[in-house]
Amino acid sequence: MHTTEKGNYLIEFLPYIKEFAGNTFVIKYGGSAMVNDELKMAFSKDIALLKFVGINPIIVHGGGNEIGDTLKKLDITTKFHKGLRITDEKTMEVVVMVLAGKVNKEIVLNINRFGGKAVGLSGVDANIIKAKKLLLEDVDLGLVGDVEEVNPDILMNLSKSGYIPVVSPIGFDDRGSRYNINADTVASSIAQVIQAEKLIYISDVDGVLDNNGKLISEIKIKDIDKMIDSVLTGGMIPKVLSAKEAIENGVKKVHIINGKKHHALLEEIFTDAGIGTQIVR
Ligand SMILES: NC(=[NH2+])NCCC[C@H](N)C(=O)O
Repeated sequence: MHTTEKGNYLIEFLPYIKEFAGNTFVIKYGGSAMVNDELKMAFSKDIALLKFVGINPIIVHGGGNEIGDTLKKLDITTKFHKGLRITDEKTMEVVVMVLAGKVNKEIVLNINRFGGKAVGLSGVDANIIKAKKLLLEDVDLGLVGDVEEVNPDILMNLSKSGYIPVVSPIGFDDRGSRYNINADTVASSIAQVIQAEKLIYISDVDGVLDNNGKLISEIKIKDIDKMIDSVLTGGMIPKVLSAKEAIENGVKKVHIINGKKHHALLEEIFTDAGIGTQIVR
């Protein structure tokens, strides 16, 4: 008997399904992976598939350009400091509306169209993300926060019961303030607290690229410090540093993949070579 080409390809999935069934993957979804309907559908199908093969995805999403677009429509002008939006009370209201309302519900709806049972939550729900104000020396960013404590109970309960939690990166504090938090940071914090098998960043680039623009398929955390400023630049530095922190704190592997490529998530997870960069101990 001869194996068909497709059969040959599909059977490569088997060891990974076996290895990962029952594991939790925290997936940061945002940016370019959200720019058009086709990409949104591809992502939603991938997530539904993961759940059907026994993997428990927990999604943390960003806002894409939606927050900026809505602020513009409402004629609210905001200032930026090093890429971070200075967020007053009025701006924060819009952030909550857009993230926990529009963006979150759309992701949930899309996943459910393909047979998933996604449930949308913000970090305020069931006290998932206790936050503190992000303090910078030179500027007051207002309601921009950092994670203080993660309470993953509801996420674990939902996952166990067959649901797919979709979390907006909004935190709360004891004084009743809400904070806008970087979605990469929230994903990493959740992954650490639940000791996730994988933390997956869906980004705008193929992964970590070397100085010739070639993809680096694997990075060991001991090599990261010497790569900073030589190989790693710009927005990749905080991503890779948070990957390192996650692994030092018990997450097994971190992956950075390109959200613009349809089904990159499946290729990374279920093939030997993957398609992005994996960061390992
Ligand atoms: N970028 C890479 N080298 N990826 C390899 C992925 C291997 C395997 N599919 C995993 O998820 O663990």
